[in-house]
Amino acid sequence: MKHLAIKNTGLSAKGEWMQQLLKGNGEIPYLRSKKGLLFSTVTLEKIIDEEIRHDNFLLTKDKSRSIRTYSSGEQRKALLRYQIAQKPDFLVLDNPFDCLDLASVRQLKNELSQVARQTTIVQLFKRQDDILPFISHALVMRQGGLTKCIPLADLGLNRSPNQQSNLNFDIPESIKPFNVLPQVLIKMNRVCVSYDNKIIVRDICWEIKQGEFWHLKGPNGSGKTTLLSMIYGDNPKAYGQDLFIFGHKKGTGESVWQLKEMIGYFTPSITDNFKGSHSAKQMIISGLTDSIGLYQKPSDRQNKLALDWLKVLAMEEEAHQRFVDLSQIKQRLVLIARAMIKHPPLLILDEPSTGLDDDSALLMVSLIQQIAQQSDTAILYVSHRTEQGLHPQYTFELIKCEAGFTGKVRNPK
Ligand SMILES: Nc1ncnc2c1ncn2[C@@H]1O[C@H](COP(=O)(O)OP(=O)(O)OP(=O)(O)O)[C@@H](O)[C@H]1O
Repeated sequence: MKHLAIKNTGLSAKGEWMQQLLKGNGEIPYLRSKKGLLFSTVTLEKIIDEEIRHDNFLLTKDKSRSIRTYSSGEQRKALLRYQIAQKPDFLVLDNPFDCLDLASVRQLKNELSQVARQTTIVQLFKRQDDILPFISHALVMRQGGLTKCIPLADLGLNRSPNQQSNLNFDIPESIKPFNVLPQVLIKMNRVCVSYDNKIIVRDICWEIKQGEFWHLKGPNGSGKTTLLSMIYGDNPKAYGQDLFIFGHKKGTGESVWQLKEMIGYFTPSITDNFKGSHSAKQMIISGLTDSIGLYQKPSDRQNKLALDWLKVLAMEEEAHQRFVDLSQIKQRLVLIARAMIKHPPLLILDEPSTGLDDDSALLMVSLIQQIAQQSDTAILYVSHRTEQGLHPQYTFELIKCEAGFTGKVRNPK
């Protein structure tokens, strides 16, 4: 059986090419008249929508709990198990390892090796390391959607990604510095969270000080998003705990919105919130007002600041291009610049490199490293992947304990 890889440089999971392939009318000759299933975020979103609209719980055994309350890794594992049980003729996997912890990636690779004995696998990949070991051939997309099938070895992989990033300028200073803040920005003391009497995290003791660069990691479902939502969001579980944000006990003093003004935040899914016709430059300026777009004429100073950021991103020429028309990596760089333009005391980057290819991830890593080196902003970076070239000072790792997960501070190697 021939299993295929396709380097995914913009092939839309919702697009016509994919829809025809799944129906058995596609361009791959031996998959014609066969029925396929697509494992992707798009499918997950459809299933979640179906659950909301029709109470149809496809992925969860327990009807009292929505798939929406599962962690992102748990959702993806549930979807794959469900699809494998359908026994499709072929399975298209769109970046299957995004959001999965390392142990789950290993386990999934083993499971997929078993599945591949009876089912053809078509893997859309962005990262070379993700290619499944049993994949023998690659499909090369040509203009007009025509495809050519070649042995994987001829795809020109194993070339290390472009080591040279073209970020050559220092990041600009902020216009207006923040008021004096305590040295310890975030303080958690024996923080515990449970849902339905099930302990998720316990005895979390953690301090993030000004200017520090942290990597938060832990297996799927270990509570990373939960901890972030206690800092940045309005998770009611945060109240009444020994949790201080910028010197205030959470739930007293500053409102969630006031706190958000002091925190820069980026996660890839927020890109979908920005659908207007704003330019790249306007998007960056909107970080000064925390608005989704820009609704007031910017001052000369604000314009200059945004242009300086675009220079850092090597995107001066795209200043007036519509944000929505930019490439995926350029949209992400712009949104990180937008989150950073005020030099907030804390910048949260939640799985920022999900779905990027190797070269794009390297570019993003260069920007994050530059922010870490050239600003006093503390960075909280959450990811399962260890990115080449990224050097957080500390790691806060969630590890399994007898009930739930607890945290351990690990200093760099
Ligand atoms: N509202 C809820 N009700 C019940 N359980 C919940 C709820 N919200 C989260 N959980 C559970 O809490 C645990 C921690 O979830 P969280 O999203 O914080 O994990 P995570 O470390 O971010 O995972 P991932 O790496 O997969 O994104 C998971 O087991 C999740 O299923």
